[in-house]
Amino acid sequence: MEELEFIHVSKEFKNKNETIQVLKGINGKIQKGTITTIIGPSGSGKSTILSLCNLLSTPTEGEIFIRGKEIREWDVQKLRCYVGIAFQSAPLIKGSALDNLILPAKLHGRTLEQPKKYMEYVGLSEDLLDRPAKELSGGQRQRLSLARTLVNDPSILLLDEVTSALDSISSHEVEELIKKLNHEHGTTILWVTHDLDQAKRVGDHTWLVLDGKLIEAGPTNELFEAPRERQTQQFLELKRNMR
Ligand SMILES: Nc1ncnc2c1ncn2[C@@H]1O[C@H](COP(=O)(O)OP(=O)(O)OP(=O)(O)O)[C@@H](O)[C@H]1O
Repeated sequence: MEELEFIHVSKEFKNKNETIQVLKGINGKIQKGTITTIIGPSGSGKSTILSLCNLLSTPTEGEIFIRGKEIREWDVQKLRCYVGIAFQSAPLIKGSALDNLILPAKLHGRTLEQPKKYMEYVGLSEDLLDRPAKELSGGQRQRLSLARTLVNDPSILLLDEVTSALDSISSHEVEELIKKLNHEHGTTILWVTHDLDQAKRVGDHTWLVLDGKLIEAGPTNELFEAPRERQTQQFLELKRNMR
C-alpha cells in the first residue's frame, strides 16, 4: 500500500469575481520511507499540494489517500500528528525555546517527557531551552521548528522551502538532519524546494509541477539526467541558463 496517493486532485480558489484553478488533476503515488522533492516555478501549486496533505485546505475534486484512508475520513487531530509540516519562516510563539518545543504536546493535552532528547536530535544545545526563541539565530530557529514538528513523531513530513532563508552551511546541516530522520525513522518526506541542486541531493523521487499539473514524476536522477517530457527538458534548461 502507498503511504500517500493522489487521485485526480484539483483545487480551485474563489476570489471576488474569479475562480483560480490552482491544481489540475494531479495523479501520483508516494511510497513509505522515501524523500520526494517537488520542484516547479513560483505559483505553480507546490505549496498547495502540501497544504492539502494535512487538511490546511481540501481538494475541490479528487481524492487523497493516506495509508489507504481518504484524507477527509481522518480525524483532523490524528492526521496532523501523522502528517507534520514545517515552513520556511519557522513561525515560533513568544516565549522560550522550551515553550515552543512543548507546544504540540500541550495542544494534545500531554506533557513532553524529554525535551532535551529533541534538542539533541536536531543538534541544538539543551542550554538554549531557556532562551527566548526570538534571540535564536535563523538556523537555530529552523532546527527548533523542526524539533517541534518531530514531537508528534510524524510518519509523513511536509517541508516547504525549509532552508531557503538559511546560509549554505546551515542549509546543508538541516538537509543532513532531515536525511538522518528519513534513514533512522523511515519518515516519508515531501519536500518543496526552489533549489534544484538541493532537490537532486536529497530526493529519491522528484515531481515537476507546472501550472498546476504534475508534468513528470520519477526517480530523481532520471528526471534530472534523462527527462522524458519536453516540458521538463525546457524547465531544466531554463533554470540552467538562469545561473
Ligand atoms: N488561499 C488562496 N486563495 C487564493 N489563491 C491562492 C491561495 N493559495 C494559493 N493561491 C494561489 O495559487 C497559486 C499557487 O500557489 P502556491 O503557493 O501553491 O504556489 P507555489 O508553487 O508553492 O509558489 P512558490 O514557489 O512561489 O511558493 C498562486 O497563484 C497563488 O496565488
